Amino acid sequence: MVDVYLFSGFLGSGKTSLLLNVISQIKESGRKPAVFMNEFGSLSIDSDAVENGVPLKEVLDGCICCTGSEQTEAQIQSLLEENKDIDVILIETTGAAHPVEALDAIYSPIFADQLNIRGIITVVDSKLWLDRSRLSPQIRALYMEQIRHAHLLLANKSDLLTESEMATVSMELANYNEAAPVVQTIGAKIAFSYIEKVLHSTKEKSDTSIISGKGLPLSSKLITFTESVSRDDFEEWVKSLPETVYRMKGYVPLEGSINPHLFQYAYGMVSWLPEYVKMTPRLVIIGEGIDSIKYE
Ligand SMILES: Nc1nc2c(ncn2[C@@H]2O[C@H](COP(=O)(O)OP(=O)(O)OP(=O)(O)O)[C@@H](O)[C@H]2O)c(=O)[nH]1
Repeated sequence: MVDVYLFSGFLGSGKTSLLLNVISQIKESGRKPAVFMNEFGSLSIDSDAVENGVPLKEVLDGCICCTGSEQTEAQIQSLLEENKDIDVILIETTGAAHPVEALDAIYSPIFADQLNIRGIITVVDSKLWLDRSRLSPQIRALYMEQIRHAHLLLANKSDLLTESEMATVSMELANYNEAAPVVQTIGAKIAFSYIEKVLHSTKEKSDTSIISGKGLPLSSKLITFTESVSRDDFEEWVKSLPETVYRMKGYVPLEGSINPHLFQYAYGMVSWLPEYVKMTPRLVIIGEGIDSIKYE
């Protein structure tokens, strides 16, 4: 299994700095990192910053959350195929990505056996946190969502604030996202071994859950089907799920069909598509507090 870390955070918060620091630490430990990044616009600037020899895939013209998961799936698939020896994938999301949508793009049932998604590290511009009331409501909502869904928070740019301001930032962040440890950083410098240790608890505990949801803001759950299901029963079950289920996708074996259908669910909307290939019948669910969900 390849470990996957997602770097989230607002535009200019320090994600690229974190990426570069972490790449060199992973290499020093004798492992091979690969990078998956995206940018708004069709010119990639940050990718130039990644050293030669580190496999890199990019999604241009949009972000991994909105270019459609097919493109992302294809990119990750080729990254894995072309680089059989990679140990860790680091994903830098665009500063404008919502963390649920960014996670969604990599939680494909296709990779359920290959990728071990360790969690989201959000880099916070500490000065911007204090000034957040100046952001427009939509932008502020996104900034706050990136913080709320993190498994680890870096209170970055601590050099720009006084000690007492930093103490306020750390305390407020810890109150806002009680599950994530908060680390004050300059230049997003942090030991990768610490990240590994903190996100260790998000590692799968059983073969049915990719991230264990216990005490964590966002989690995922993998459901495997052993027999065909009736479409009506399945849709009834979908309706019965809690509101904290944000996203589902996978291949559902329907009674009377040869191949499992591609099933998608987002924000209350359901879609079905027939598949011409026999995909493994399983479903990925992303949400909060979803650990006990079963299909029955
Ligand atoms: N003063 C200060 N500047 C920082 C710190 N960390 C990063 N920066 C600067 O902030 C700017 C943005 O840093 P990046 O690492 O590129 O941030 P990013 O989140 O990748 O930015 P985007 O790709 O635009 O979303 C750069 O000019 C960095 O040098 C810090 O701790 N203190």
